[in-house]
Amino acid sequence: MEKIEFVKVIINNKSNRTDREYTYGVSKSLQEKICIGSRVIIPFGQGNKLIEGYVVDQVDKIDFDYSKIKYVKEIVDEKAFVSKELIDLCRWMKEKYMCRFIDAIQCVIPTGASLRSKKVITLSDTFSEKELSNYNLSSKHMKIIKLLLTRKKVTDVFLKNTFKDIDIQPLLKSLADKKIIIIKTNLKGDVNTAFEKIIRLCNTEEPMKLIEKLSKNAKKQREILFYLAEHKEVIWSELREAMNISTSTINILLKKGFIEVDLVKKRRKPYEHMQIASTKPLTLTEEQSQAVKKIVPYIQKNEYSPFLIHGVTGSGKTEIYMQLIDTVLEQGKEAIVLVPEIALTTQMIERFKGRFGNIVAVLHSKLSLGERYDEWNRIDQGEVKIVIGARSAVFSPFHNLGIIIIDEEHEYTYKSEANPKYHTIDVAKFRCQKNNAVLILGSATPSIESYTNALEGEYIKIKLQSRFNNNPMPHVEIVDMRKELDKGNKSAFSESLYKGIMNNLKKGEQTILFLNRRGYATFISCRKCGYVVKCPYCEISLTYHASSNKASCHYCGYTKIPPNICPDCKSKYIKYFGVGTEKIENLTKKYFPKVRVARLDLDTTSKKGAMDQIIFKFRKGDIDILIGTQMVAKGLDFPNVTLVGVIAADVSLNLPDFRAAEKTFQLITQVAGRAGRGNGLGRVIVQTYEPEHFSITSAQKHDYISFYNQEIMIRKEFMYPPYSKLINILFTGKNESDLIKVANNFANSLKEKLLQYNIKEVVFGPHPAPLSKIKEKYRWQIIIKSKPVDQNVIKGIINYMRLEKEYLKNINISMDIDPYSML
Ligand SMILES: Nc1ncnc2c1ncn2[C@@H]1O[C@H](COP(=O)(O)OP(=O)(O)OP(=O)(O)O)[C@@H](O)[C@H]1O
Ligand SMILES: [Zn+2]
Ligand SMILES: [Zn+2]
Repeated sequence: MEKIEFVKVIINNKSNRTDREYTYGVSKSLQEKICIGSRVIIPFGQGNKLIEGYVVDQVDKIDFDYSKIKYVKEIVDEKAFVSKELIDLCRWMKEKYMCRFIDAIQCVIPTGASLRSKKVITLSDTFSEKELSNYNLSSKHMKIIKLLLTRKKVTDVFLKNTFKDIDIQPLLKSLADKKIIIIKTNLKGDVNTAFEKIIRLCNTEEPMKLIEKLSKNAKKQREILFYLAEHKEVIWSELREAMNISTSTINILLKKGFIEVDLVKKRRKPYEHMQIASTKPLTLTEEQSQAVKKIVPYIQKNEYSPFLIHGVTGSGKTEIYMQLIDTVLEQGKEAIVLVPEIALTTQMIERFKGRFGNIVAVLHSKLSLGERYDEWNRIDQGEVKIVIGARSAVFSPFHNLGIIIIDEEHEYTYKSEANPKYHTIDVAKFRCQKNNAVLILGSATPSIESYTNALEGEYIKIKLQSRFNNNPMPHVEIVDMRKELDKGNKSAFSESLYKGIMNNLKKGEQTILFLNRRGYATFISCRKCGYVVKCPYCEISLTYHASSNKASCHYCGYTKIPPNICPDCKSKYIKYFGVGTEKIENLTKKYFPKVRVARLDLDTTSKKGAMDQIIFKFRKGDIDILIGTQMVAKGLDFPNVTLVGVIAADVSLNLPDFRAAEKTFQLITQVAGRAGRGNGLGRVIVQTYEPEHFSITSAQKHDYISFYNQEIMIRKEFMYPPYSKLINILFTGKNESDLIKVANNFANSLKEKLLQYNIKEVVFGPHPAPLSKIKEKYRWQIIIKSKPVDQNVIKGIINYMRLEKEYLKNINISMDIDPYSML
């Protein structure tokens, strides 16, 4: 193997100024082992503080003085921590999304794996307790020493937490100066490999002979030996549980030399205890079979090929995915399957574990750090072949990727809202290209962009027009809520919906009620003077939650008890307006007493496992009516649901967003698609104040094409994506006048520079963002709306501008390339 003498390293540090590749030398002893993707410890800065870094490149020569070069101190892991493919991906993300290199690297490593420096403090060898009095120490010093005498080793973090109001740094320094303690800086991650104790009999003698040696009274010990003789090796915690024994009993056996204890690496496996029946591939319908036949040759050809499967709700896309993966596995390759919502992972995991068993791993943010770390390792080590997960699972560290499947590809959750603001489809495309893999985008309601790409030939389009059982699509009725008002019905339930639910209950069939707004009332205001209760930190009205009797901010979490009297005019006419899911739950219970009702939204699913429990009960038939936000709207497969009610279709229609119509069409079509999947016919009732809107009327007819044709004309007319490219530059800071100054300067010099390239009239703003203040920080934005061909030039200029000037501190500038939401 060639020897690597110099490497380029990205350091793990969140500053813009250190966002560059630093060159380090590699000493002889490390040259064989180091490679791109290695995690290293390096001395950095003037003090040569040791920090973590990632090798992103290797070089033969350096163009500066050899004597000035610093050397890599240590390689952290046995193998490369990140593959070269993923390092290349990070480099591409940095360019594409204008983020820091390290931000991209954080995406491809498991959360909590980054090493941070921690100080470990021990007593020095020369220190003797007897001489303590000679040192002339304060009582605070003594506290630390006493702690060290009992605990031997502590970290600075531990000390800080123990002595909350004492500044420990100077104390530690003086103790170290006096050579009483030793301070070592260690780099440590937040998660560690878990170990577990394994117990087995010593091999030396036959088990029965061992047992004979025990005295008659040692009943427990005898039982343990019998148990071990039978089970060979057992995990300590399981043994303890199975036999109800104490550590001391085990220790006695250890001392006698009858048993031995081993530490083995433990993998924390989420969903391990889920009971899943195993399944065989289903006989495909004609349409499904056509789809599989079309794609399989591309998997075998080993060539990047992207597909858009446009299949109506209930057409059986999942079965197609699974049969495609069969081929991928035959090729010795691996598969990533992405779902847009954690609520959907359980159903997907059930289906995939049922079919593929133990080779399925799971990655999403509701797992513990340790579970995620272990799943990541199982993927990296090739212990599994399939990953099911949310957005971030697109970064799964497979080494021989054969397919990435993005289910419900139109979902906004595939766009990251945190830095780097990547889109999962872009990342998946990049990885599939590099791996000669197949990319599958599946949806009943493809995004306008994806469908346009398919029409233009970038994706191969596959259509599924009927449900797997040839069930008709559900019948959709639109209810004009203005007419309900005329009739004198002020309730959130139209007459039609009320009767529909009644009828369904009588038949013993299930109902889903959908409203994309959680809470009880969406704003609280004074009827006399119009005062609205708002979050003091965000420019947003507070939502009332009846179960806790609190008004809360859905952006920063601030809560308070709502006022009885208007703080402005002192009137008593404080009223609650706007209906949320919690209110619908209350009303449902009121109108339909004794009916089993449950609610699925962020508020009812914050506890681990709560979501699965609700879904499980509903599937089992223990719930008659399920009320929920978009969590219930997509992908879930409940055969006994025959009625879906959309409480207010206008919620998404009225958003200040060019995608409002698209979102509305998707939501209605998707939630309607939950009805009539089993034997019964499905029925959908959509309540709205805008019954003529084309997003609602096309959803009524299940007519995607008609929706697409109308929407794409509007996009063209107003130059919105896919006819243009957008960049949203967001400025945030606590001082609004500084913020405006910086944003204005930025916009002006951007306009000026773009003129040199003859790019005009593409910079809009700065103006306050629709959410103009969050968590005490003001938000202003510049929107750049350009021809697609110009975007790279514009990005180049912005990048240059960012490096050229030191902008005011305390003002953060963040880039969103191809933003999904402009809020
Ligand atoms: N060939 C088949 N034979 C029998 N049952 C099938 C077949 N294909 C699919 N199904 C069943 O049809 C139901 C719906 O399938 P699936 O959930 O994959 O639909 P989908 O296309 O993903 O719909 P949506 O877009 O609404 O999520 C599932 O219960 C599945 O088991
Ligand atoms: Zn008032
Ligand atoms: Zn707030």
